[in-house]
Amino acid sequence: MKFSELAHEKSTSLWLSSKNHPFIKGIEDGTLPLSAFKAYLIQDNYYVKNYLAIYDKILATSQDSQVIDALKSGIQAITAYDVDQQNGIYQGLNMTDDEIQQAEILPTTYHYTCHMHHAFDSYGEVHALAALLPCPWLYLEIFQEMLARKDYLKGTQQIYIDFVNSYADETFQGYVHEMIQLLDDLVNKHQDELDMDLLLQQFMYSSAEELRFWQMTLLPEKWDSFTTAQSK
Ligand SMILES: Cc1ncc(CO)c(N)n1
Repeated sequence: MKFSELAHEKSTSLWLSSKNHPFIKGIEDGTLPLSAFKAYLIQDNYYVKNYLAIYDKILATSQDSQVIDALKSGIQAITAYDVDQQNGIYQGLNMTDDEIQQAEILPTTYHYTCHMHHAFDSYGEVHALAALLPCPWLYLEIFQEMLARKDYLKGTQQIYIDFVNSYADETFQGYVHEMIQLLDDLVNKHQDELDMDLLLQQFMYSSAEELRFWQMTLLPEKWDSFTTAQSK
Protein backbone atom coordinates (compact mmCIF):
# COMPACT_ATOMS: atom_id res chain seq x y z
CA MET A 1 0.00 0.00 0.00
CA LYS A 2 1.30 3.47 -0.86
CA PHE A 3 2.03 5.81 2.04
CA SER A 4 -0.64 8.23 0.83
CA GLU A 5 -3.24 5.45 0.78
CA LEU A 6 -2.35 4.35 4.30
CA ALA A 7 -2.41 7.92 5.63
CA HIS A 8 -5.70 8.60 3.89
CA GLU A 9 -7.26 5.43 5.31
CA LYS A 10 -6.08 6.18 8.85
CA SER A 11 -7.49 9.71 8.64
CA THR A 12 -10.92 8.65 7.36
CA SER A 13 -12.87 9.43 10.52
CA LEU A 14 -11.05 12.73 11.14
CA TRP A 15 -11.72 13.80 7.57
CA LEU A 16 -15.36 12.75 7.84
CA SER A 17 -15.72 14.97 10.89
CA SER A 18 -14.37 17.87 8.84
CA LYS A 19 -16.70 17.05 5.94
CA ASN A 20 -19.70 17.04 8.29
CA HIS A 21 -18.63 20.02 10.33
CA PRO A 22 -21.25 22.78 10.88
CA PHE A 23 -18.83 25.28 9.30
CA ILE A 24 -18.78 23.24 6.08
CA LYS A 25 -22.50 22.57 6.18
CA GLY A 26 -22.98 26.30 6.70
CA ILE A 27 -21.04 27.08 3.52
CA GLU A 28 -23.17 24.56 1.63
CA ASP A 29 -26.57 25.83 2.77
CA GLY A 30 -25.65 29.47 3.26
CA THR A 31 -26.24 29.55 7.02
CA LEU A 32 -22.60 30.21 7.88
CA PRO A 33 -22.53 33.77 9.22
CA LEU A 34 -20.22 36.02 7.22
CA SER A 35 -18.57 37.02 10.50
CA ALA A 36 -17.41 33.41 10.99
CA PHE A 37 -16.19 33.20 7.39
CA LYS A 38 -14.26 36.46 7.85
CA ALA A 39 -12.73 35.19 11.06
CA TYR A 40 -11.70 32.01 9.23
CA LEU A 41 -10.13 34.04 6.39
CA ILE A 42 -8.11 36.12 8.81
CA GLN A 43 -6.69 33.04 10.50
CA ASP A 44 -6.10 31.42 7.11
CA ASN A 45 -4.12 34.41 5.91
CA TYR A 46 -1.54 33.74 8.63
CA TYR A 47 -1.74 30.00 8.00
CA VAL A 48 -1.08 30.26 4.25
CA LYS A 49 1.84 32.66 4.84
CA ASN A 50 3.42 30.04 7.05
CA TYR A 51 2.63 27.29 4.56
CA LEU A 52 4.55 29.22 1.90
CA ALA A 53 7.36 29.94 4.38
CA ILE A 54 7.81 26.19 4.89
CA TYR A 55 7.90 25.67 1.11
CA ASP A 56 10.64 28.33 1.04
CA LYS A 57 12.59 26.56 3.79
CA ILE A 58 12.42 23.29 1.86
CA LEU A 59 13.39 25.00 -1.40
CA ALA A 60 16.37 26.67 0.26
CA THR A 61 17.79 23.39 1.54
CA SER A 62 16.59 20.55 -0.69
CA GLN A 63 19.07 18.55 -2.75
CA ASP A 64 16.32 16.77 -4.64
CA SER A 65 15.36 18.19 -8.03
CA GLN A 66 11.96 16.43 -7.93
CA VAL A 67 11.14 18.25 -4.68
CA ILE A 68 12.37 21.57 -6.03
CA ASP A 69 10.39 21.32 -9.27
CA ALA A 70 7.19 20.21 -7.52
CA LEU A 71 7.37 22.94 -4.88
CA LYS A 72 8.04 25.63 -7.45
CA SER A 73 4.82 24.74 -9.25
CA GLY A 74 3.17 24.28 -5.84
CA ILE A 75 3.94 27.89 -4.96
CA GLN A 76 2.12 29.00 -8.10
CA ALA A 77 -0.90 26.89 -7.16
CA ILE A 78 -1.05 28.23 -3.60
CA THR A 79 -0.62 31.77 -4.88
CA ALA A 80 -3.55 31.32 -7.28
CA TYR A 81 -5.88 29.32 -5.04
CA ASP A 82 -5.16 30.66 -1.59
CA VAL A 83 -3.45 34.04 -1.79
CA ASP A 84 -5.04 35.62 -4.91
CA GLN A 85 -8.48 34.13 -4.31
CA GLN A 86 -8.49 35.32 -0.72
CA ASN A 87 -7.37 38.79 -1.73
CA GLY A 88 -10.40 38.93 -4.02
CA ILE A 89 -12.69 37.81 -1.20
CA TYR A 90 -11.22 40.38 1.21
CA GLN A 91 -12.10 43.09 -1.30
CA GLY A 92 -15.60 41.68 -1.82
CA LEU A 93 -16.18 41.71 1.93
CA ASN A 94 -14.56 45.13 2.43
CA MET A 95 -11.91 43.69 4.72
CA THR A 96 -8.98 46.03 5.19
CA ASP A 97 -5.28 45.16 5.31
CA ASP A 98 -5.09 46.48 8.86
CA GLU A 99 -7.98 44.32 9.98
CA ILE A 100 -6.23 41.25 8.57
CA GLN A 101 -2.69 41.98 9.68
CA GLN A 102 -3.56 43.18 13.18
CA ALA A 103 -5.93 40.38 14.10
CA GLU A 104 -5.07 38.11 16.97
CA ILE A 105 -3.73 34.71 15.94
CA LEU A 106 -5.83 32.10 17.71
CA PRO A 107 -4.44 29.03 19.51
CA THR A 108 -5.32 26.49 16.82
CA THR A 109 -3.76 28.56 14.04
CA TYR A 110 -0.65 28.99 16.12
CA HIS A 111 -0.50 25.32 17.03
CA TYR A 112 -1.08 24.08 13.47
CA THR A 113 1.57 26.34 11.96
CA CYS A 114 4.06 25.42 14.72
CA HIS A 115 3.40 21.75 13.98
CA MET A 116 4.30 22.22 10.31
CA HIS A 117 7.46 24.19 11.09
CA HIS A 118 8.44 21.63 13.70
CA ALA A 119 8.05 18.78 11.21
CA PHE A 120 10.56 20.48 8.92
CA ASP A 121 12.94 21.84 11.54
CA SER A 122 13.23 18.59 13.47
CA TYR A 123 12.73 15.89 10.90
CA GLY A 124 13.35 17.39 7.45
CA GLU A 125 11.60 17.79 4.15
CA VAL A 126 9.80 14.44 3.83
CA HIS A 127 8.16 14.79 7.24
CA ALA A 128 7.30 18.39 6.47
CA LEU A 129 5.62 17.34 3.21
CA ALA A 130 3.60 14.73 5.14
CA ALA A 131 2.44 17.48 7.52
CA LEU A 132 1.60 19.78 4.60
CA LEU A 133 -0.35 17.32 2.48
CA PRO A 134 -3.71 17.08 4.34
CA CYS A 135 -4.25 20.81 3.79
CA PRO A 136 -4.90 20.84 0.02
CA TRP A 137 -5.98 17.21 -0.21
CA LEU A 138 -8.74 17.53 2.40
CA TYR A 139 -10.03 20.77 0.84
CA LEU A 140 -10.16 19.10 -2.58
CA GLU A 141 -12.20 16.20 -1.15
CA ILE A 142 -14.54 18.33 0.93
CA PHE A 143 -15.42 20.67 -1.90
CA GLN A 144 -15.50 18.12 -4.72
CA GLU A 145 -17.92 16.01 -2.69
CA MET A 146 -20.01 19.10 -1.99
CA LEU A 147 -20.22 19.87 -5.72
CA ALA A 148 -21.19 16.28 -6.48
CA ARG A 149 -24.23 16.42 -4.18
CA LYS A 150 -27.33 16.99 -6.24
CA ASP A 151 -28.74 20.01 -4.52
CA TYR A 152 -25.38 21.45 -3.59
CA LEU A 153 -25.13 25.05 -2.60
CA LYS A 154 -28.83 25.71 -3.05
CA GLY A 155 -29.62 29.00 -1.41
CA THR A 156 -26.06 29.75 -0.43
CA GLN A 157 -24.24 33.00 -1.11
CA GLN A 158 -22.18 33.66 -4.24
CA ILE A 159 -19.05 34.20 -2.19
CA TYR A 160 -19.34 30.64 -0.84
CA ILE A 161 -20.08 29.22 -4.29
CA ASP A 162 -16.90 30.80 -5.70
CA PHE A 163 -14.90 29.53 -2.74
CA VAL A 164 -16.14 25.95 -3.20
CA ASN A 165 -15.70 25.96 -6.99
CA SER A 166 -12.14 27.12 -6.72
CA TYR A 167 -10.97 24.32 -4.41
CA ALA A 168 -12.85 21.73 -6.46
CA ASP A 169 -11.48 22.67 -9.87
CA GLU A 170 -9.24 20.56 -12.10
CA THR A 171 -6.09 22.62 -11.85
CA PHE A 172 -6.24 22.49 -8.07
CA GLN A 173 -6.83 18.76 -8.33
CA GLY A 174 -3.74 18.46 -10.55
CA TYR A 175 -1.63 20.23 -7.92
CA VAL A 176 -2.92 17.98 -5.14
CA HIS A 177 -2.19 14.84 -7.14
CA GLU A 178 1.31 16.06 -7.86
CA MET A 179 1.93 16.54 -4.13
CA ILE A 180 0.54 13.08 -3.31
CA GLN A 181 2.79 11.54 -5.96
CA LEU A 182 5.79 13.49 -4.69
CA LEU A 183 5.36 12.23 -1.15
CA ASP A 184 4.90 8.62 -2.29
CA ASP A 185 8.02 8.84 -4.45
CA LEU A 186 10.04 10.30 -1.57
CA VAL A 187 8.85 7.59 0.80
CA ASN A 188 10.01 4.96 -1.70
CA LYS A 189 13.34 6.70 -2.22
CA HIS A 190 14.08 7.04 1.51
CA GLN A 191 12.33 3.93 2.79
CA ASP A 192 15.34 2.66 4.75
CA GLU A 193 16.00 5.81 6.72
CA LEU A 194 12.42 7.04 7.37
CA ASP A 195 10.54 6.43 10.62
CA MET A 196 7.15 5.53 9.13
CA ASP A 197 5.18 5.90 12.37
CA LEU A 198 6.53 9.39 12.84
CA LEU A 199 5.79 10.20 9.22
CA LEU A 200 2.22 9.03 9.59
CA GLN A 201 1.89 11.06 12.76
CA GLN A 202 2.76 14.27 10.87
CA PHE A 203 -0.16 13.62 8.52
CA MET A 204 -2.55 12.63 11.31
CA TYR A 205 -1.74 15.66 13.47
CA SER A 206 -2.45 17.95 10.52
CA SER A 207 -5.72 16.12 9.82
CA ALA A 208 -6.75 16.79 13.44
CA GLU A 209 -5.64 20.42 13.14
CA GLU A 210 -7.78 20.85 10.02
CA LEU A 211 -10.83 19.80 12.05
CA ARG A 212 -9.91 22.19 14.85
CA PHE A 213 -9.49 24.96 12.28
CA TRP A 214 -13.20 24.84 11.37
CA GLN A 215 -14.17 24.68 15.02
CA MET A 216 -11.96 27.57 16.02
CA THR A 217 -13.96 30.28 14.32
CA LEU A 218 -17.37 28.88 15.21
CA LEU A 219 -16.69 28.46 18.93
CA PRO A 220 -15.07 31.04 18.73
CA GLU A 221 -11.82 29.95 20.29
CA LYS A 222 -10.21 32.31 22.80
CA TRP A 223 -6.79 32.43 24.41
CA ASP A 224 -8.56 33.04 27.72
CA SER A 225 -9.70 29.43 27.87
CA PHE A 226 -6.05 28.36 27.60
CA THR A 227 -4.63 30.90 30.01
CA THR A 228 -7.16 30.47 32.79
CA ALA A 229 -6.77 27.54 35.16
CA GLN A 230 -9.70 25.18 34.89
CA SER A 231 -10.68 22.53 37.39
CA LYS A 232 -12.06 20.17 34.73
C1 LIG B 1 -6.20 25.61 7.15
C2 LIG B 1 -6.19 25.41 5.69
N1 LIG B 1 -6.17 24.16 5.20
C3 LIG B 1 -6.16 23.96 3.87
C4 LIG B 1 -6.14 25.00 2.97
C5 LIG B 1 -6.17 24.74 1.48
O1 LIG B 1 -5.07 25.16 0.81
C6 LIG B 1 -6.14 26.30 3.51
N2 LIG B 1 -6.14 27.39 2.72
N3 LIG B 1 -6.17 26.46 4.87
